[in-house]
Amino acid sequence: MKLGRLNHVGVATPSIERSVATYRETMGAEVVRDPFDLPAQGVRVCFVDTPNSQIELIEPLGADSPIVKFLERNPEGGQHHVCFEVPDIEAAHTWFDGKGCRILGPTRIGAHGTPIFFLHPKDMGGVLTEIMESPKQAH
Ligand SMILES: CC[C@H](C(=O)O)C(=O)SCCNC(=O)CCNC(=O)[C@H](O)C(C)(C)COP(=O)(O)OP(=O)(O)OC[C@H]1O[C@@H](n2cnc3c(N)ncnc32)[C@H](O)[C@@H]1OP(=O)(O)O
Ligand SMILES: [Co+2]
Repeated sequence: MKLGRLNHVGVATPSIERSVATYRETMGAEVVRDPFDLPAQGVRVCFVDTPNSQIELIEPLGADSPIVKFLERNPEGGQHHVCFEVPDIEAAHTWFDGKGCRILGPTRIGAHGTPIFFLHPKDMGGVLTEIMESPKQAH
């Protein structure tokens, strides 16, 4: 399995609007894309571009959002997960399964429109880890 680039760092926030203001005013982020809802994943998402990766701001969408408990523990929000790209999500799934890592839920389409899955933080040194298939290169 070939580990690819760090695609994004997921940051949970109680307010995407407030976090965007911080990235604009304190961090000097120029291009902050419009937020969008991912109902199937229970989050509202806003990407902040950096030169070599992204910050993925995520806000709970619905009472059963997977980040509700995280925000109960961290009311101001905080670093939630990291996401690495792989060339082939199925091969990666087989790889991590073979390594005995707990894979959380089914492989599904993530915020970049490609298949993703999550690895349990307890199997990843305390870091919730998202594995994402790299977007296909436009020809
Ligand atoms: C997919 C769209 C988008 C994208 O990029 O495409 C996203 O990234 S959306 C991101 C939101 N979705 C998810 O996070 C889905 C996967 N997450 C889960 O299934 C849960 O959040 C889970 C299982 C990681 C945690 O569940 P819960 O919040 O209910 O907490 P638990 O009490 O079950 O936690 C067990 C144990 O893990 C520790 N924990 C929880 N969250 C994290 C975290 N983000 N980072 C590190 N550790 C975490 C928690 O403290 C518990 O540890 P313990 O020592 O037992 O207290
Ligand atoms: Co993510």
